Amino acid sequence: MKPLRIALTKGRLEKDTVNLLEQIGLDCTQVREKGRRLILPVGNGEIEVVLAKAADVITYVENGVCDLGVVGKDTIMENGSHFYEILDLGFGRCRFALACRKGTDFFGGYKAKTVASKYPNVARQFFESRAMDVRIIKIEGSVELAPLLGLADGIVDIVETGTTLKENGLEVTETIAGISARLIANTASLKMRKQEIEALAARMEAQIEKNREEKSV
Ligand SMILES: Nc1ncnc2c1ncn2[C@@H]1O[C@H](COP(=O)(O)OP(=O)(O)OP(=O)(O)O)[C@@H](O)[C@H]1O
Ligand SMILES: O=P(O)(O)OC[C@H]1O[C@H](OP(=O)(O)OP(=O)(O)O)[C@H](O)[C@@H]1O
Repeated sequence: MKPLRIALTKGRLEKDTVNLLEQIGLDCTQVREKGRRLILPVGNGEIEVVLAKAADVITYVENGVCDLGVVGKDTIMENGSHFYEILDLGFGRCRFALACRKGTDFFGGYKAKTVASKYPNVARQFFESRAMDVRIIKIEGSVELAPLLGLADGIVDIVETGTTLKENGLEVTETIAGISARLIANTASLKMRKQEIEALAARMEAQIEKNREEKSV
């Protein structure tokens, strides 16, 4: 039987994902000692981990070269979803927010507004839901710069602790949506390998619940 292939988002979500896999009893030694390798066996070789950039996790799962993926809800909201979202993993918690320079009134006045974001689709949908005609400019990172440099009236970005906003004289105007890491599945894999996938997801879900209970004690 081919191993079940899971694409993991490299970077911020990586550590919590590997911890969860280990907690459910899968040996992740090779992932921990990966060096520059990108495809690694976990457990007894029944699962294969693929390390990828967030948006690419979705591409690999949608195209069926990976059966499962671990990716932030932010990436799902920005890139659409031709796959099943099967579990909220509970880590990687942050939120999408509209933020502006401290003391400014984004919704006031009649002048058309400009917003910068690394997530233009999320930003567009937010303003469409408000029936507001807002110009969106795509920025690749450190989006907080855009209002400081006078390029935009506000930003739509991820806020976790709020430190980046605070240290740059910005503040949250409105929270748009909560974000956490999700387990996603390719639609065909979920039919063909239903038992394996559901068994793995159930083990993860039980562990997440256990972790939550231990945290609240
Ligand atoms: N403070 C945060 N900033 C950004 N993402 C966060 C934060 N906290 C949790 N996350 C989650 O972690 C995921 C991965 O973020 P990470 O910064 O590692 O990759 P990225 O957004 O692709 O950035 P880069 O292009 O710098 O690699 C995000 O998609 C999001 O779901
Ligand atoms: O609320 P905080 O805890 O300060 O975290 C939020 C910051 O972290 C992310 O940036 P990241 O470090 O991923 O860099 P980037 O801006 O280049 O994407 C995000 O885009 C914010 O800038």
